[in-house]
Amino acid sequence: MENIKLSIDKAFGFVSEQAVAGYKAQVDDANAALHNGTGKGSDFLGWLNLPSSIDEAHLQDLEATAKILRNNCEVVVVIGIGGSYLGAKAVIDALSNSFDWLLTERKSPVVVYAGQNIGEDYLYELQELLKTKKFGIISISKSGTTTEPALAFRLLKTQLEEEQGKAAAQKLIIAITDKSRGALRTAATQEGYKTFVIEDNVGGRFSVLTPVGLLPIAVAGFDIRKLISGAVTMEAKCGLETPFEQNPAAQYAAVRNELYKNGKTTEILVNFHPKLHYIGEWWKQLYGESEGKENKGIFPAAVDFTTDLHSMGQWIQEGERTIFETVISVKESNYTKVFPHSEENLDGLNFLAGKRVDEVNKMAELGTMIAHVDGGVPNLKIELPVLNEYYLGELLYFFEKACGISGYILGVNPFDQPGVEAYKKNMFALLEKPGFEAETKAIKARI
Ligand SMILES: O=P(O)(O)OC[C@H]1O[C@](O)(CO)[C@@H](O)[C@@H]1O
Repeated sequence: MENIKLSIDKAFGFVSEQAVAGYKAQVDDANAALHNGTGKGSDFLGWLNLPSSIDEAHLQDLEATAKILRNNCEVVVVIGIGGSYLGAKAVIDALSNSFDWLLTERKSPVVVYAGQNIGEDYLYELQELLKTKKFGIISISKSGTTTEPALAFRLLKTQLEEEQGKAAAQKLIIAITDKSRGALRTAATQEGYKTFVIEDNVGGRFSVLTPVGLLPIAVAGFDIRKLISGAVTMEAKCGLETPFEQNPAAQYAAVRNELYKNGKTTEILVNFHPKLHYIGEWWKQLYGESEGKENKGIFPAAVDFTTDLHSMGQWIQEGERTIFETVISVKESNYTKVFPHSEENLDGLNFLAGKRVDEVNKMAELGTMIAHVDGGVPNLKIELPVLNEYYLGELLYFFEKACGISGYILGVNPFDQPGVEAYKKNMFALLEKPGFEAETKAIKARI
């Protein structure tokens, strides 16, 4: 069976193969530190052997819970922010019909999201829409105290209870949170919601293969067993037993650190498949929160090609030469669409007649890679044989493992995110949250 494949040869005009190979000892140490729990943040390594440790009872519980929501809801609102929604959205978007919400003959509820912003219009419009739908809620927050999802949950819980009555609403709300701490846990215990636990040792951005990602993905009708099976394969392929040269996570971590050392301070994750947009968003959080600290770290950006070649393409081709690209390429489309011949040939496109649309896309991909490398942008490539649950599982785990190794090579703790607190403190001070009196006074004096 094929696996996802990493190619790094198009970086070698910019950094030497020898220099990348020179990371072997460092990478092996980093990988060993992860597996032995001897590195920074070692109390957050629950994701490391997670795929292979998921048991049948847990899967059945997830599937049975998903079935209840699938049978009773037209819409399921996933409430969460950052790692508490991005993984689910990334996988669901990657696997769904591009026009999912317009499909009339539905087998699965429409999954929508809330708590990932504080948009008043967004929440108003969502609640108006939900007045006409049978809906359920999956409320996800590891801390159980994050403002954005807590705010959305209060609004939607109230709406569901008012529309359905408290007893019916209780059966349509699932909480995924800490086993004992936080306001969401308190509410779940008090109201009697079905809950799933996010273990202490799994950080939000590494939680896609916990119920945080798995339950919404199962609700959307996708096969979480195949997703996990792909992740299990990658867990083995990126494990300690695989030598540096054959370990894709080790190779990716090494080459991106060497590029960074040589002034490539921004990595752009590129896709040529519109369904992968949110894989880019998930990846940005994974690498941004893990590596961006102590005044260092590659800045993670993402683009959708060919769309963004007509907006960001100019900058990438000729702007500051501090970037490199990592292209996610999908080898085989799931469907076939052949470009037709036209007698009039008014658009001059008969040279494409008989070709598949994907062939045009692949030539755009190849042409872009050559142009960008010529323009001074190193290119890495990750190829998925096809877009399905299994290869997405491989991809997610590959990125997680590489992130842990890469963060250790950089010398940071890849598993904390102290910098995220600064805005929260100011927001609470400005909103005059009880307990923030001194901060309120101080910040008000500055504005
Ligand atoms: O699941 P929680 O605790 O609501 O946190 C959501 C997100 O917020 C952060 O803690 C940052 O504020 C992320 O690390 C996390 O994914």
